[in-house]
Amino acid sequence: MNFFDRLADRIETADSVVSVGLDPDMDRLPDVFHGYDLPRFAFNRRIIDATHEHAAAFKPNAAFYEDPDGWRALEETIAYVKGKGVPVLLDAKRADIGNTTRQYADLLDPDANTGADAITVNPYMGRDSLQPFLDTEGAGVFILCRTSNPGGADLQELELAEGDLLYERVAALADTWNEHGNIGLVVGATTPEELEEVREQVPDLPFLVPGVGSQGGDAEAAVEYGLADDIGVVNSSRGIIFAGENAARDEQDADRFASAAGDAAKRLKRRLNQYR
Ligand SMILES: O=C(O)c1cc(=O)[nH]c(=O)n1[C@@H]1O[C@H](COP(=O)(O)O)[C@@H](O)[C@H]1O
Repeated sequence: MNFFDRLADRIETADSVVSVGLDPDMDRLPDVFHGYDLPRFAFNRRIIDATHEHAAAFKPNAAFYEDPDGWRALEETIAYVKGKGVPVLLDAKRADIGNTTRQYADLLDPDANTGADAITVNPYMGRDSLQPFLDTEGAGVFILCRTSNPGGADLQELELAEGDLLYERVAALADTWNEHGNIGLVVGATTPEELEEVREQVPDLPFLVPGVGSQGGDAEAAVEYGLADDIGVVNSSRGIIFAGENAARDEQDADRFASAAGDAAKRLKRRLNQYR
């Protein structure tokens, strides 16, 4: 089954377009988790248990796992999320020459431990650098288009000789590359005007919209423009998983931390659903 059909099913079942970002910064994990063999997995497991009923997807960002223990934690996390029947979107922002990307595409191999349902990729090296991902027909491929960070404009808003902006060209190309119907775009909620514009340009592509919560992005615009036929996800990472940090650090315990994350995911779900 196509990734976006699976995502649509999950959105309907959970009545949610929330993507819960699993970015388990070791410096911010409550002390109790540091006693485990795999602290990041122990933490994620509690967060997943507390939030999955409100999640359309989980999005682990590979940057938080790129060491030997981290990679094991990522594998365990992906397997655990899959066990809950929720799609996993691996935020890896990969792409390279074809021969190398073929290795990266193993991240989407359903038989591998890291077999994610979808991945984020960087279009900068062009179509062939993405082809192995795109050829994994059952997997979703979210192409960075207009990112949420302050420097997103440095390159993405450069005007091309033909008059369009670089991120607009990325959106147009992505639309033409979408032979298997498995492409989505990453467009941040921090630039709602660009979000609206990309939506007008490519009405049928689902978006992954990061930047609500900690980055202060526009939740209403994220839903209004991020979804194509009610398919797409709006991600919050720190705003959900570290919601329990408001308690004094020595008062933190795993239960309270997890339940604060569950409440934050539920609140975001309700808020986003107001605009669907
Ligand atoms: O590809 C992404 O998910 C992404 C793209 C983008 O433009 N901005 C962005 O914040 N992200 C990721 O989305 C997550 C946002 O985290 P929070 O700011 O904590 O909600 C991080 O994992 C970022 O790496």
